[in-house]
Amino acid sequence: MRAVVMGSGSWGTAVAKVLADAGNDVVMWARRPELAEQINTGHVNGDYLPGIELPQSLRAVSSPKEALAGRELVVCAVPSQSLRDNLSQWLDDLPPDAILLSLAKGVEVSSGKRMSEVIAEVTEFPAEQIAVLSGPNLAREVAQGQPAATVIACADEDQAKRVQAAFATGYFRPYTNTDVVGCEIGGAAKNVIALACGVASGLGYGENTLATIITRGLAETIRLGVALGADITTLAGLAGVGDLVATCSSPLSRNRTFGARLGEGANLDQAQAATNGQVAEGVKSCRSVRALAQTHGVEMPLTEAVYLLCHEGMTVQDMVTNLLGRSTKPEVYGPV
Ligand SMILES: NC(=O)C1=CN([C@@H]2O[C@H](COP(=O)(O)OP(=O)(O)OC[C@H]3O[C@@H](n4cnc5c(N)ncnc54)[C@H](O)[C@@H]3O)[C@@H](O)[C@H]2O)C=CC1
Ligand SMILES: O=C(CO)COP(=O)(O)O
Repeated sequence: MRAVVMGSGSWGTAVAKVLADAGNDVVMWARRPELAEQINTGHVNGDYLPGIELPQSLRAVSSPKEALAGRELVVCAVPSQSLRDNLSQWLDDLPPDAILLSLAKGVEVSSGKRMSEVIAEVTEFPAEQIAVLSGPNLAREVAQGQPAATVIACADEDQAKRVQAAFATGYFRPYTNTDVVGCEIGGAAKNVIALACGVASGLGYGENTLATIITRGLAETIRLGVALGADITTLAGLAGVGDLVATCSSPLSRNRTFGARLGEGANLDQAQAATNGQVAEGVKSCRSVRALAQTHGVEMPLTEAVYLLCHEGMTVQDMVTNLLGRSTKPEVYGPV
């Protein structure tokens, strides 16, 4: 396919490499001309993926109009809170028949909308032209060519298969799914849970604590997903359990790293600095995921705790005490 990756951060760059390795004609859009120049001449993105050699065929431009011209697949690789603004700026230049593929894992704070909903609202593209990619995909590992799998979700299965074919390489294995809601909720919620795992790790807690947070994090993610119409099997898959385990376990995760710094005693600004200017989506999405849960009457205690920690000044010690002090209950309750 003729593809463009709109955004040259760590995941956008890794995805552009996968698409180029898979034999597609790929161009990247970088906000800063000097980064586009570095990618074109040095075949490296030193700011986000230092030490990774990019394919010679991969070229970057800093004009959105030039980037989008004639592209069949438009990959949106910007943070979830800026996607609406970015899309508005690209709107006049989006090829009308293109598939728009979202990489962002978050829920918009201002509207409570998932990324596919934001794309539909801004572009007025039909559901069969809107897809999402989500799975256990730490950018650096994928860029190194380590084996990994992902999910391409689109309401139209044939369109999902087109995107799947474009992404399939010897090291990156895409699966299709028509459950867009499940994939998006899995991706957004796991960033919040990974932040909580980071806090536990920063406090010096071991594997029992982490396994408990991951498992109870999955339980609350399933409750929210099902309330929003997701298929529970999606959340048992790569975009649910898979991504949750990878992000909660890896020191490469920006969300986990952010939480770990808080657990070690850093304040919010110091924790932000530890992510090297890259986005830790859970910090903002804990607010919108919590709001979605409240709207749908879903209990999400870990998400609530992360929200209180990041936005209401709760201490990590009080966070732990409050979570463990909740009333006891059966393991399985609610709608599932
Ligand atoms: N890095 C990873 O391992 C993975 C990230 N993701 C998701 O992909 C999305 C993008 O993540 P990354 O590429 O890792 O982020 P990043 O922070 O590394 O890069 C973000 C990119 O968006 C660009 N951008 C354009 N407009 C922007 C604006 N108004 N504000 C901020 N940045 C703007 C930045 O210049 C930068 O190139 C996020 O939603 C993230 O959760 C998903 C899977 C893996
Ligand atoms: O989404 C990711 C892995 O699948 C990346 O997680 P972080 O944004 O926490 O680095």
